[in-house]
Amino acid sequence: MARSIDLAVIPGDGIGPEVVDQGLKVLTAVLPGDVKLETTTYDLGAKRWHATGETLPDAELERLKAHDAILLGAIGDPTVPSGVLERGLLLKLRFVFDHYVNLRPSKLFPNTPTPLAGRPDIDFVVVREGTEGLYVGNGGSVRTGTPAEIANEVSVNTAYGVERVVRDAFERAAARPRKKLTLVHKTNVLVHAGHLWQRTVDRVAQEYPQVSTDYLHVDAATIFLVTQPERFDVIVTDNLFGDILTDLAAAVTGGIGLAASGNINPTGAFPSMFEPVHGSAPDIAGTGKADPTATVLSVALLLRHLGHEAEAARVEEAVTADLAERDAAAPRSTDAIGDALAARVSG
Ligand SMILES: NC(=O)c1ccc[n+]([C@@H]2O[C@H](COP(=O)([O-])OP(=O)(O)OC[C@H]3O[C@@H](n4cnc5c(N)ncnc54)[C@H](O)[C@@H]3O)[C@@H](O)[C@H]2O)c1
Ligand SMILES: CC(C)[C@H](C(=O)O)[C@@H](O)C(=O)O
Ligand SMILES: [Mg+2]
Repeated sequence: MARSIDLAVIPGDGIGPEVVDQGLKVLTAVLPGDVKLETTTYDLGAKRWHATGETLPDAELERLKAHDAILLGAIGDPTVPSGVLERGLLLKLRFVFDHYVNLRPSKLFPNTPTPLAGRPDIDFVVVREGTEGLYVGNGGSVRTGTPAEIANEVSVNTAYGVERVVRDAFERAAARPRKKLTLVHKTNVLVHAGHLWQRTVDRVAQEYPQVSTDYLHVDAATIFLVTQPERFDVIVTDNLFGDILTDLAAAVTGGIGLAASGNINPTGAFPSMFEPVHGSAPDIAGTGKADPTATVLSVALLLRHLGHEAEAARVEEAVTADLAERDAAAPRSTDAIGDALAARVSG
């Protein structure tokens, strides 16, 4: 376990800086005195793009590489054309740092609101592939803007890329009490990519006899996430399906303000990056309404990734205790929630 943490911080846009402040507050409060935390803030996002036209210059990318980990708030702004920052900054980081495991846990904490009847026991993790699929930008448009336009967006699935994320998902399933892995895809239509995923799961499964496996088409998976979410333990899926499923998963487990994620490079070759699942929420930016809990739980994932298991658990316990006492009729500000969580982890 490292006695120092050299952390890059990208607050980003909208509510990003607001929630990152709270995440750092809790991180500072939970670390023992002999662990030195050093943070470097990177000014990247909409303001930077408006000022200089840059999204992620090479020099900054090089500097980012040297950190132990990255904490990111959110990227995206209505004044910037859609995709410029998402592709040029966020996805660039995930791709260049080879964050092939996009880890998104979903848990229904006690006392948190859910639209589901009967408060099912929800505790699963989505292992979303993070570097391939429809996200790679493999496409183009011809006759753009004319009635004859043809736009292609082609999904890339490599045997190498699918196998490494499937292996990671099996390892995670094997380490969990229920030891169950569900592949979610659309093999009945996407027969090329889907069959590669299914064959890979079937092959790797032979090395994990203790893990039970099943399969759901992504459309059916959305049904079961609402009607029977307790059936899930580890879900492994491609980049786009994982994006959509994890917003849905957040909605049934207390809302997007609670959903944490880690973009992991398991080899350690590049820094992993931790961020809430949500975006920059321009509709509530500056109002103090943003829930920083997703960022704080992402800090717990960061701590666990860096080997600070006891501190990660303390952060999660603080969140559990805080949620147990929340009163929907008396919402607190972003800052107040951050203060309360920081007080709990240091108390
Ligand atoms: N990782 C990221 O940086 C990331 C993730 C998703 C979306 N985005 C970007 O963010 C921008 C806005 O996207 P969007 O509106 O589709 O998604 P969003 O997640 O920003 O917002 C969706 C809804 O959830 C609410 N919400 C989000 N976070 C919340 C929080 N912490 N507490 C309370 N409510 C919260 C918002 O107010 C909004 O009503 C876009 O530019 C998008 O590309 C970035
Ligand atoms: C902003 C966007 C590129 C991103 C994604 O699609 O991965 C976001 O929705 C997320 O879930 O982190
Ligand atoms: Mg998303």
